[in-house]
Amino acid sequence: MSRVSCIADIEKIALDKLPRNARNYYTSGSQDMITLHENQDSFDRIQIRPRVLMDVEKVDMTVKVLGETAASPIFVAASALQKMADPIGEIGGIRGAVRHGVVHSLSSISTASIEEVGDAAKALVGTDPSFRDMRWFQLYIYKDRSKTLNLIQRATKSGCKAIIVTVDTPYLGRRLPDIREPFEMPAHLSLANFKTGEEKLTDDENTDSENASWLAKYFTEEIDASLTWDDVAWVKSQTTLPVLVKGVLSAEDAVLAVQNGCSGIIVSNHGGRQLDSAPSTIDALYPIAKAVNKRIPIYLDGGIRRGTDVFKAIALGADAIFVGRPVLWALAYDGENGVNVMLDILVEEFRMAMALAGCRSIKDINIDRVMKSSKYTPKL
Ligand SMILES: Cc1cc2nc3c(=O)[nH]c(=O)nc-3n(C[C@H](O)[C@H](O)[C@H](O)COP(=O)(O)O)c2cc1C
Ligand SMILES: CCCCC(=O)C(=O)O
Repeated sequence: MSRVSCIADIEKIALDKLPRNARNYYTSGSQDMITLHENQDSFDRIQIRPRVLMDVEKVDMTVKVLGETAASPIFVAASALQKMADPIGEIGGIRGAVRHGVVHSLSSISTASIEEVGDAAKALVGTDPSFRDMRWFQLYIYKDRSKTLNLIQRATKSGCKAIIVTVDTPYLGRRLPDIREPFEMPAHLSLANFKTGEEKLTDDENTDSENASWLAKYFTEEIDASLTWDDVAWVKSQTTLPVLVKGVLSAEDAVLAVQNGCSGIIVSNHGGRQLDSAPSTIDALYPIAKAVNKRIPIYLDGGIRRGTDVFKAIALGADAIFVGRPVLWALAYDGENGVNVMLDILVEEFRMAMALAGCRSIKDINIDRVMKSSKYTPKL
């Protein structure tokens, strides 16, 4: 095939290559996938208002993030079980992020361990002055707090710069492909952050009852559904690292995140995999940004597939964005090289969007640069 030109090209190749089991797990959203589709469709209903004659020969894409500088606002989201996409798994993602000087987040439920990902980053970071090791760790709070604490301590020890507490997953959303044909963890893979064997579940556990996917069962059995802001305070009390919450969709919760001392929020609906009919993240963003009023940084994920999407998110109040599935497609497309190609494309598209919209730096991208498309008809 000719060269890939956009994320959709990479996705198409990946979907053809991935085994059915992995494809179902990666692509699925919950229930009717209304939110999953809205995440992307909502971006199409926003237009960019360009300004001209702004001298855009040089465009500065750098952003400040928790006291450091990232080369662009295009970060790697935490997603589980990446070795199903390619044997390099999470190591491909961290190497791509280090090379691109951007934040990488690692899932609690990764197939390469915190330490392996840390070692990969440390081995690469000194080899070029533009490389950055900006690892954040995504924490699921387990019912067993000693297990949770172990993850926090290992992330801290290995040099992660922040802890992201995912707060939208008290239970795993109902993903219909996984109910119809329960997901099976390939036998050669394990949940690398846990060595007890208990997390290396086998196929037999898929078969015993309706809805018996091990993913959903794993969540119900292991992950604490009783969390409140007190548990976020507990995480904060156990680490000196900045703590962010991921999965905020309302201004009320965003203000609570500020009041509870969070160092940032990630506006996310978990890629449309949790509450179906939750708003798209780009629609949820602006009221949140107004309520937070720059007191803490706001990040966004969900449906970002093009540089213009990144631009729109920043215009509506995000400090930076994360991409989830594009990383998985990239790994399936061509492993570590795929991640580099994917990030190169997004960065170049974003640079082009900034230049053509007349923005020389990130601070030039503001609410005046976007408008609702005339095709937009609110559904309410
Ligand atoms: C296959 C898959 C696995 C995921 N695993 C996790 C996870 O372990 N922890 C988490 O906080 N979010 C997880 N997410 C959600 C992502 O962090 C992110 O919110 C979402 O993928 C962003 O949407 P996008 O895929 O449209 O970019 C996962 C998403 C996918 C698609
Ligand atoms: C048991 C793994 C769940 C990871 C997750 O967050 C997701 O699939 O969305």
